[in-house]
Parts: sequence; C-alpha cells; structure tokens
Amino acid sequence: MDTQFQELDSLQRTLNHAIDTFRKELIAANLPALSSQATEPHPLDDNNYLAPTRLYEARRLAIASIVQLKNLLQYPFEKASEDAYAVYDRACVDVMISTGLADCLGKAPDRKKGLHVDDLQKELDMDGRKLTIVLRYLCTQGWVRETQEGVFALNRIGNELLEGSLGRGRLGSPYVPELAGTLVKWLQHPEWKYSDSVLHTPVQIVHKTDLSCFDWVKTRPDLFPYLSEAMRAAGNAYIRGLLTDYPWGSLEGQTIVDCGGGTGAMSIALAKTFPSLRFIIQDLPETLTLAKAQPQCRKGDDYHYLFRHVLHDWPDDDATKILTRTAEAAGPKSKIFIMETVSIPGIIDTSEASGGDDAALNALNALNNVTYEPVSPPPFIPANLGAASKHREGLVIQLLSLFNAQGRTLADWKRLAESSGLKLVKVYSMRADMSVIECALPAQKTCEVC
Ligand SMILES: C[S@@+](CC[C@H](N)C(=O)[O-])C[C@H]1O[C@@H](n2cnc3c(N)ncnc32)[C@H](O)[C@@H]1O
Repeated sequence: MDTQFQELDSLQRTLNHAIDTFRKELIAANLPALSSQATEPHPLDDNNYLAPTRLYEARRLAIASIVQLKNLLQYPFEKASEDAYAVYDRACVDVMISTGLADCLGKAPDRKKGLHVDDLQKELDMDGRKLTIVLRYLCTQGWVRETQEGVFALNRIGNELLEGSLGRGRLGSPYVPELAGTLVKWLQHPEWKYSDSVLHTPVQIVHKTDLSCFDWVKTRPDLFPYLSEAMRAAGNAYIRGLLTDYPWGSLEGQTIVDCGGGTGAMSIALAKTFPSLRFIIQDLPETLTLAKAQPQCRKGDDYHYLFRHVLHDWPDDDATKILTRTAEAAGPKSKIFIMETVSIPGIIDTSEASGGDDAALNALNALNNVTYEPVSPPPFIPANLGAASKHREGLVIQLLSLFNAQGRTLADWKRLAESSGLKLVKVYSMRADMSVIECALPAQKTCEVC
C-alpha cells in the first residue's frame, strides 16, 4: 500500500469491504435491496428482525468508515458550520413531528411523489415559504427529498418519524434541547461543577427546582406518556438482539427478579420466547430516592436479578447501594444481569501491530451466526466504531444531564461490581446498544439465607 495515502486507502478499503460484505449478506438472507425512496420500511428497519452477525457488523463498519472518511475529507470550516447549525437538525425534526408535517407527508396520496408546499400550507395552516426552508434543510439530513421544486416526499427512514414508531417515541423525550442548552453553564457552575449529586444537574437549572429529576417528574404527570414512550423505545429497539445474544434458555425453569422493571417490557419479551422462565417484576408506583431504597425481599439461590437501564440512571454511590442490597440477597448460584451500555474509549490504533486492515476484515468474514462477537476495528477506525456508536454515547450524555449519571467502561463496571460485593463474571456483547454484564457473588461469600 502507498504509505503516502495510508489513511485514505485504509478507510476506502474498509468501506469497500464492509459494503461488499453487506451486499453479499443481504443476498444470502434473501432480503431486498435498500432504497432510500421506498415508502415501506425495509425488513432491516423492523425491530423484530435480527440481522445475521456478519450483516450487523458490516453495517456498523460501513457507517464508521463513511464518517471517518467524511472527517478526513471535509473542509474543516464546513464541519464547524455544520455544528453551528446542528441545533436546527433537532428543531426541524421536532417541526416534522409536532406540527403534523411528517404524518401529512406519510399520508400523501402518492408517497413517492410527495406533496407540494402549497398543499402542506393548506393542510397545516403554516407558511409554505417557511416550510420550504425547513424541508430543504431536512433533505440534507436524509429524512425527506425534493421530488420537484417545492414538492417534498418522505424518505424510507422518515417512517421513523410517524405516529407509533419507536424513533418518534425516542425523540419525544421531553426537554432534551433545553437541558443540552445549559451544558456550558452547568459544567462551569461555581458550586456544582465537581458534584455528582442528582440534585445538582441541568434539570434543576432548567426547571428552577430543588427536586431530583425523578421527583420533579412526579409533579408533571402530563409528561408521563412521553417518558414511558421514550423508555419503551429505548428498551424495545433492539429486543431481538437482547433475546438472542445471551443464553437465556440455560436458565430453564428458574426465576428472574426484574428490578426497576418498569412496565416489564424485558420480562414480557423473555417470557414469550422462553416460556419456562418465571419473572417477578419489581418497581415502585412512585420512584423512590435511593435513600429510601428497600432491601431486596426475594433472597437466595432461587432467584436471579435483572437490572435493565436502571443503573445508568444513578451515580456510582447510589448504584453501589443498589447492587450491595442485591449482593446481600443473592445466593451463591444467583446471577445478577446488568443490561447496560459498556462505553468504549474512542482510541484509534494506527500501528502495524494490530495486523492492519486484513486482520479486521478477515475477522468480519470469519464471523459465524452462532455467537455474536463485535469485530475489532481496522486501523483509523476508533475502537468504539466512532459514528456507529454515536447513538449510545448520546444516551450517556442525556443521562448525565438528567441524573449526573455516569458512562461506564468495562473497568468501571468491574469496579462497581466489586465495590458492591460482587464479581463480574462475563460481558456478553449483543446486537443491541447494550450488553449483558453478568455478575455473581465471589466464591468465598456464603449466602445468608441458605
Ligand atoms: C429507565 S427505567 C427502565 C425500566 C425497565 N427496566 C426497562 O428496561 O424497560 C428505570 C426504572 O427504574 C425504576 N426505579 C427508579 N428508582 C427506583 C427504586 N428506588 N426502586 C425501584 N425502582 C426504581 C423507575 O421507576 C423506572 O421504571
């Protein structure tokens, strides 16, 4: 390889290989080609479809290399300009959802052709001149396309903005732009900047309250439907990966206590797939502060404990209290399942020692469909696959704003388990935005119950 263009060549090779693999896998899985202009979602868009491992990884690698290439090639001033206006990305998507614009385009008599802004003006009672500018901006993000001057159609991915979709539920999480808007002030707050208290977050600044996020939400029942939709979306978007990439079947006949299980979405999905498993869903009608957290009343070897998207809401001190109560209740045979994101530092390996492009691309070819293992990134691709993990890191920063919560790496999860009297047994990667971090009592701990 010409070393002068090493980075460009390596990224191009990764992208080509990832796209070739993606195409082959689509054919092997008997799936249709992707089209941005299709009106119906592609089978890959369905949260109930689980992509074969090679297809899943090829897609992530392609996205990672496309954005690395963009960063390499783009005029830096234009990148800065894009970020200067990025706030409008979200604002224009909000316009699509909140004004009924997306649903209107979704109901166009000819969805492929779309609707003229004059028709949109009549239907929505909004100024067509202004809507044109909003819609042209949304074209740059891929949500819509302009089929003729002034005529706009919803692209395939735009289905995710329609009523009832998971994406719309995710976007409905209230006050996110306002919370993001206080980040600068909060990070430099004279008294709070080193605090990890749930009482010292952007929530208190935005809502001018002394209450924690959980307590403040109780004063706003009008927000409950949006919060529960956002939670449902976060939990269900990758449900098939969550059900497949951990050997839940090995727990046949046993009982899982779903701690902070909310409306039980995870337990219900598991119960449907593994009917011999039994579940106890624990949550509180009103969320307690950790100070009031109760000891776990289901004790001993008869129980395993599941925490999905619970510990990510809490700073380390509180998360340690939750897991310590669980360790006290667990028996030597109990498993503690933490289903959360394991943050990976975005380090880029450019050394020859990594085996170069070939090692990673061969690893992609060698993936089987029995066990899911993420491939190690090729040179010039960050270890966390960069842009392909933006949605995961986005959740982490949102939770930081809401709860002072922490993004945890593998080392952080291990430390948290150990400081709570548990040991980390194994991390199962999943075709999902979270992993199963399996913990248990250390061998020497004797069960207080049995
Ligand atoms: C982000 S939701 C996750 C819900 C569910 N595990 C899922 O994945 O769909 C966090 C849940 O933790 C619950 N929670 C918070 N504090 C709690 C406490 N002290 N005791 C029990 N549940 C609590 C909340 O009520 C909420 O249902």
